[in-house]
Amino acid sequence: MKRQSGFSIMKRLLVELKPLAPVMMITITLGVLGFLAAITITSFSAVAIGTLIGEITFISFTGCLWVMGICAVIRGLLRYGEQLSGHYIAFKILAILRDKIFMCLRKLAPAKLEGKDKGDLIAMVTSDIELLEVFYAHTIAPISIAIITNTIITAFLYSIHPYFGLLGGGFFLIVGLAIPYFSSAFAKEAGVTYRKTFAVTNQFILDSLRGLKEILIYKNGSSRLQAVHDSSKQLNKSQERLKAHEGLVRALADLMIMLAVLSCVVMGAFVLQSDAINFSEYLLAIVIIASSFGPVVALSNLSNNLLQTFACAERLFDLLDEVPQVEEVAGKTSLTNESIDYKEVDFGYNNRTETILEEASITINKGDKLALIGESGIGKSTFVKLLMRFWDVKGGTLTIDGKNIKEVATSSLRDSQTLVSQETFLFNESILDNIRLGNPKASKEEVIVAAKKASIHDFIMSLPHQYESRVGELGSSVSSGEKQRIGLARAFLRQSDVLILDEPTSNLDTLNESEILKAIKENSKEQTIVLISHRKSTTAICDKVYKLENKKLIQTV
Ligand SMILES: Nc1ncnc2c1ncn2[C@@H]1O[C@H](COP(=O)(O)OP(=O)(O)OP(=O)(O)O)[C@@H](O)[C@H]1O
Repeated sequence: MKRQSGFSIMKRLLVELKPLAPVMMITITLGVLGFLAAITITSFSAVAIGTLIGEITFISFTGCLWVMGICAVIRGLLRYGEQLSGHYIAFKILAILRDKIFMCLRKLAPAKLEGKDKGDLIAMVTSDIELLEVFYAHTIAPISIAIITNTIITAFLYSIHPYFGLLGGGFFLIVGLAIPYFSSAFAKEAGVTYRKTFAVTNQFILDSLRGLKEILIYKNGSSRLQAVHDSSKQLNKSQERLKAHEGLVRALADLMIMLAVLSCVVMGAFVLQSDAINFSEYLLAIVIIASSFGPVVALSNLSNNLLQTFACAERLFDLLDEVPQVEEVAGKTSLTNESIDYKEVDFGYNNRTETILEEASITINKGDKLALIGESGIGKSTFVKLLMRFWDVKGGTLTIDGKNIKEVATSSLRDSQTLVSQETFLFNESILDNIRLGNPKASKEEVIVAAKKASIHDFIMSLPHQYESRVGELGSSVSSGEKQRIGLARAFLRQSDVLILDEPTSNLDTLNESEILKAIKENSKEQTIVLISHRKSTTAICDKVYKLENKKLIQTV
């Protein structure tokens, strides 16, 4: 994927900020006033000395103490207000972005998500988004605050003597602009590498946890552990580069501040000797220079975090820019599923040269019970993925009730189909909610009827909390057969026109299989069934059997 420039990433991040611009203005105003209050405190210590030596008369020594005290209280309040509004903006935007990412994942699913690392996606929706907080709470406001505050201070120094203004302005630019600019160009790659390594490590650990059983059985533990060590080492290495860079930036910024103060002392001494300023003004200029780097130091410190933030934002924007494999069709289409027609359909996956279907035709009428058999990997699941429009046909047409599937509203298509696959996924929620996934509006009574039809009611009643038992509490104690029956109860609850069964009993023994097939046969009399299976025993509930061979569908029964 084409790399986005730092500028275009920043521009897109700023666009997200638009709805919260007024709150941002408040944050910046509070920040500027807060820094000015802080600088006023130290400056008035110089003014106080000026009053003692008689050079300053517009205020008394006690007056100076009052000003300093009041500014100290105001500074605290302003800082609190700035942090509060800054973080309000940041977390509000993170919520908006999270929403966008989930919407995007929903659009990309399932075709575009098939090839993506799940660990990478988890890293994106959790830590990557979280890091954007750095940009919204600790970048935009500090940049604006530094520009405004340090311009005011430069102007004030200039009013004491132009040399102080030039000196202050020059060093502010070095610390706030030159150091972050050159250092970020230097370490940009390190930020991107760190985020990528972080995602890879995440994926690897997730994979290792998922495959724990296989690792143990095949005695793969020590080599896997070594691989985890290597992966963590890699991560540490890329973090070390970032930290080394951070240390260098801090050291450089500190060095520049010290040089600025030293230069002010030396240059000021010459100006003082020329009688262009008095001692109090000399002292005031030194105190102001020494105490006014706060806003610009914040800028040089953020360059490091910002690198990671931009790397995360780039990954997120890449995902948001991804075009779904199939465009969703909005609105509603009335479907009765009287007939489903594959007419000379061609299909192959984009990343494969081999095609799966070539001029394949078949008509499925309402109420048909159709079985699809064929060798493993021949394309049976692909055939039903086209019917569910996870992918679009490449040639020929696929129509439902005479309407091209590409023009059928996606939500109407989903409403009219139900899928029970090889392995039912159970969410870590109650059994009741897991079945209710088939029809979120169903009452508990309806769920129970569906569970009885799927012969899983008695099992559920034997659980400690019956329908309220959480899947997590049951651990791995739910067998494959029980899971499949819960999946079937979901499907019965849905009562859609078309029931797609992709090897629903392939993981089960013959007893479990016959029970499930019996339940399907008895409860799907009106429905169209498309059943994929390897086993002859499974296809027995169907009245038509098609074989997928040579990229075409051939009727065998
Ligand atoms: N998203 C994808 N991208 C690229 N190739 C894919 C994708 N999904 C499946 N394939 C490939 O397409 C071919 C057909 O796969 P499919 O799952 O449809 O076969 P199948 O007949 O259902 O297999 P099985 O009986 O083993 O489940 C296989 O070679 C598979 O590797």
